Amino acid sequence: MTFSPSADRIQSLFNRIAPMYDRFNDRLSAGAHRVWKQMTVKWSGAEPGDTCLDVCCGSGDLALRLAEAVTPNGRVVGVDFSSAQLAVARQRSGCCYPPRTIDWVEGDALNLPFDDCAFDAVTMGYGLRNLMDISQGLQELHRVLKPGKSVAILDMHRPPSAVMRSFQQWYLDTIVVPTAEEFGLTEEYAYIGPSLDRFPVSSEQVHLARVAGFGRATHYPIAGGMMGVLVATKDRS
Ligand SMILES: C/C(=C\Cc1cc(O)c2ccccc2c1O)CCC[C@H](C)CCC[C@H](C)CCCC(C)C
Ligand SMILES: C[S@@+](CC[C@H](N)C(=O)[O-])C[C@H]1O[C@@H](n2cnc3c(N)ncnc32)[C@H](O)[C@@H]1O
Repeated sequence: MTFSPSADRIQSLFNRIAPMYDRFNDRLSAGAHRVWKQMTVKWSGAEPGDTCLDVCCGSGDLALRLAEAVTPNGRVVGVDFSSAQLAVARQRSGCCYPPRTIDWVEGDALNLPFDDCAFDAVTMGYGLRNLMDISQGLQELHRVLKPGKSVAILDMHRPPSAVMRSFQQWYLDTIVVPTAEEFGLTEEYAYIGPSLDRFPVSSEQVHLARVAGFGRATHYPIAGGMMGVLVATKDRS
């Protein structure tokens, strides 16, 4: 059965997979997602003492890394519309030592509950592809950033190389979906392939970021182009 996305269906998909989400990411990426998230934090330009935002924070993996980068005296807010993912995030940050200052907020990436120019750096991990309106999402990221500051957006990407594209599709069909099937999550993980087909490629992402108002935007391919980080900077004036 084909999964036709709507905001409600995406929200319930991420609620359903919340208990397995972190274990699956570790297993299906052989731990590599941790390195990709660390690169995203670095490229966001977050520094000690900064006030930062992680949009579509899910179970909090990227927000926890961001919190490490702003220590000491920094502050991180994680926002997501899945209450089940946020419950995992709250539990994880409660167990952290030393403790991390993170506020977990239930909210919509397309209508962020924050003032204009509120954050020194913003990150997003595997969120943009799931938004119903990517341009609106980018405009919201631009709005909440302080002038001169950057957002770093990590997501999967269809590689330009035919060989890498075939490998990526083979991996999704042969490893990812059958693994999810064992846990009754076939439909949820089968959604990744079609969502990637619809997702703008690197040059289109850069164009959308410029149209959303960012003065500079670069897309950095990682994992042979199967992943990428879009780094976009808001002009100073
Ligand atoms: C952390 C990762 C993905 C998060 C993620 C994003 C989504 O949009 C989903 C949608 C629906 C269900 C789940 C997710 C979801 O977990 C990235 C790693 C996990 C991927 C499932 C694995 C993808 C692997 C690459 C195609 C190939 C990587 C090869 C590897 C280096 C061995
Ligand atoms: C693939 S998960 C990524 C979670 C986390 N950033 C990570 O890297 O592990 C995507 C997250 O985006 C959230 N999401 C999707 N659309 C959203 C929206 N419009 N507003 C807020 N959160 C959204 C989902 O609830 C989900 O937790």
